[in-house]
Amino acid sequence: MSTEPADPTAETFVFNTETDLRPGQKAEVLIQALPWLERFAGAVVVIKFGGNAMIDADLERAFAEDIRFFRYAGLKPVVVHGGGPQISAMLTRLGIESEFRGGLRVTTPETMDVVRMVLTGKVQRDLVSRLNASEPLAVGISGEDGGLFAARKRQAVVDGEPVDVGLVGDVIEVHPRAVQDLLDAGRIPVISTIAPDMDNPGDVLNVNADTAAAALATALGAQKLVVLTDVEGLYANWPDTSSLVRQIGAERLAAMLPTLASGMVPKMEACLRAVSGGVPQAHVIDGRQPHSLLLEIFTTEGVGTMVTPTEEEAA
Ligand SMILES: Nc1ncnc2c1ncn2[C@@H]1O[C@H](COP(=O)(O)OP(=O)(O)O)[C@@H](O)[C@H]1O
Ligand SMILES: CC(=O)N[C@@H](CCC(=O)OP(=O)(O)O)C(=O)O
Repeated sequence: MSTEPADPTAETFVFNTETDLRPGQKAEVLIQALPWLERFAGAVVVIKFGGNAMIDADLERAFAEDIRFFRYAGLKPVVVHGGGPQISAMLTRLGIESEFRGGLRVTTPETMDVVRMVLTGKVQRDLVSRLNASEPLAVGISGEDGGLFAARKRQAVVDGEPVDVGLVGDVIEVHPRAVQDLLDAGRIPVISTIAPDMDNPGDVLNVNADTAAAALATALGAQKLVVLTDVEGLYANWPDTSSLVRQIGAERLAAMLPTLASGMVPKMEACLRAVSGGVPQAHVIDGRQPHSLLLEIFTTEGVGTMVTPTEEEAA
């Protein structure tokens, strides 16, 4: 069966009473979006794209549509992309072993070369080309371009013990001018998260994309940070999927952080960092659901987990 929307102007168009919305219902859906269109007109929204959604062509197409929708609805989307699965696949092809500690890839100089090639040379190129399929508004840059990020080696802590994760960086400074220039020109910035090492000029560090997205959202004064992943959101009792947390304030999240497992750690740390840095709302949503991004921004219910600075605001 075709997934193309029916063309009501086509001679063969037949109204399907079971699946098609009636005109009144269609109008209602559009009108429901009005308060959100008003609220977010001109707002910068930083979107972290990664996980499973990035390795499924249909989901990537739906993501590209949502980003274009935002752009034409008057928002200013900024895309920060991941690519962990693609990096791992390339390392395997090259016969290089890699492991994660506390949700971060242990990065040797050899691994760093592969991370840089895959993120900026492949994943970003593919995403920019997908976003530009209908109109060439997307421009890809890396954290190295225009001095966007300056990072410092990160000391990870796993089970209370310090762990050396190698060339992994934490963003210390953001100089968002390059991104701002693109936004001012009506473009859609697409950013890969390689950052210059501020202590060792000429070297670069591997920055987790969730962490980098949070730092950028804060520096840009974004209205929202939205992190797409491969689960519905944050579960209070992982892996019990009936324990989805719909809303949480920063204090409660900070208390929950030490109990979280691997991949969720950088994501929830990122949300915490964003709301602590002045971003009013940060969200973790299900990138496996087509158009979850659109539903998060333009519906009253939203989707996934919303993090706010205080519990009151989450009530
Ligand atoms: N409390 C939790 N709630 C939700 N997911 C969790 C939790 N703890 C660990 N996870 C794991 O975190 C994963 C998401 O992190 P990750 O695989 O790094 O995502 P991505 O590739 O989207 O960046 C989930 O698929 C799940 O396996
Ligand atoms: C330090 C660190 O772990 N860096 C990540 C960077 C890519 C990333 O964050 O990709 P996802 O968002 O798809 O996981 C890595 O090497 O996999």
